[in-house]
Amino acid sequence: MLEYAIFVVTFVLALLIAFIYFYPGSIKPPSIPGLQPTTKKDGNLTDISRAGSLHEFLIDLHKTFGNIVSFWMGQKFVVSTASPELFKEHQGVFDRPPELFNFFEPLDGPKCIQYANGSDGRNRRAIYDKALSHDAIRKYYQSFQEVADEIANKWLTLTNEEHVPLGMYMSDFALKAVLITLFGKNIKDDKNISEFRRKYYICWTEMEKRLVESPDSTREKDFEDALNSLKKQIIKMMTDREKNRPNNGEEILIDIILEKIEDEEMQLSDSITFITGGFDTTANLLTWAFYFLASHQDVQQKLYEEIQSVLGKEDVDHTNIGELVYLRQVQDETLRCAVVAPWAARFQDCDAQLGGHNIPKNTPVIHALGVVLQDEKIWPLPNKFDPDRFSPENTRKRPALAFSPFGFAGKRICPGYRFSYAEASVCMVTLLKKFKVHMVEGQKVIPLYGLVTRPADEIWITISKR
Ligand code: HEM
Repeated sequence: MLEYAIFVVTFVLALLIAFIYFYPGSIKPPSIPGLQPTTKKDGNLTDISRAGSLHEFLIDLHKTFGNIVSFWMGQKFVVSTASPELFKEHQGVFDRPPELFNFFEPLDGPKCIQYANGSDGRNRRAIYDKALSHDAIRKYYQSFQEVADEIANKWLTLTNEEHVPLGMYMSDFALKAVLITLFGKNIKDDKNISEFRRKYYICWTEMEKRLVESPDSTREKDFEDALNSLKKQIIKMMTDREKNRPNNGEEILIDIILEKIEDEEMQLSDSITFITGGFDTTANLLTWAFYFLASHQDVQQKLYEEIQSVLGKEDVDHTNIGELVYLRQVQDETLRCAVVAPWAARFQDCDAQLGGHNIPKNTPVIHALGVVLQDEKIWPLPNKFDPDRFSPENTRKRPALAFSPFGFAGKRICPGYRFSYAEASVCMVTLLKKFKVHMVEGQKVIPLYGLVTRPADEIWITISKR
């Protein structure tokens, strides 16, 4: 009888140990509501893939389980937060969890600023932030204007009926703007710009796909070829700048990278990050902004009237941008409604508390920025494009962190946010002064939510001269 009892106890214990081993969900901190892993290897990756994207998965998860939820990315237990109050509790956290971003490592390399934590990350941010400070941005307006004028001149040659590929124009604008102002490279040849953009998209879409599935050999090869070609172009840009740096005291981002960072691999990685992080985000902000303006003629007209009354024939620059209040409302509502960058993340190397729950050390905590931007309790009818949500009066009624499209935590919010507003303002003002934009009828515009949100297909507009 005793042997039988020992056998039963041992058997039950063995079962328990096997269960704990094979199902990491069973050892998760019990107090955080959320999903058990569907499989041991992939956790909830299949659920994420089924939802379409991490952002859409998080929308459903938070709707079901509340503002703080948990799930499994592969074998990693992950927490996600989605309220201004929870964001506030995490406002001081700097370090970014490598697990959630290292699928991008083949693109920007393991030494890039995105994965730099602790004092290394803080020091590099302090160095680079100088190139994107309030003062630094002032000197970029002239270059933004030149690139925006190039588009305006091209649009002047088009007829009213011609279909214009909006995303392509906005990507070319944003890529040229970053290369000229931060890398001192004025690429006049549009073929080179299109080629750079094409290679970049091969790399980027491959990286986003790898979040949920491994590549086959053809995809692997296409990615490697595109990446090598991109790297070659960027290295050439860096060596050209090193050899031909103007001796007028001008110091732009690339000069700072070359001067202050000794490790060549790190120089390349950070250059890739600033180019890719800098152009695709603003390109999509602009694409979505013109899309909303083309499909809301009343908003476009109101914005045009503001531009006329504030600027008349003047260009926008650092002295008058603050007066274009409605322009900023349109940009902010675009960032909110299109959810241009849906999420950020942090982790702590010690046990911590969040929303009254224990968060074990090294647990990645997602900041579900996009879920909050579409929370109907904060933004009634969240899918409606309505720039008046950002009137000073309405803004005062909301908690500050309800609108955090550039992140909010640990003095590590997007370093390019001022750059982006300035660049987008110059482009929008220049084109809207000269043209009305209209949608080509019959398009179904579907957002693809990756690390950046883009339209699934090109958006086609027509333009008419004012
Ligand atoms: C619409 C425009 C943009 C949006 C919505 C956006 C959004 C973001 C977000 C959400 C983050 C993560 C912040 C966090 O972890 O808390 C980020 C990081 C970053 N962004 Fe942006 N961004 C934009 C434009 C730019 C531009 C124009 C640049 C460069 C010129 C840039 C460079 C970067 C870099 C380098 C990082 C990583 C910084 C670090 O690791 O410390 N971004 N951005």
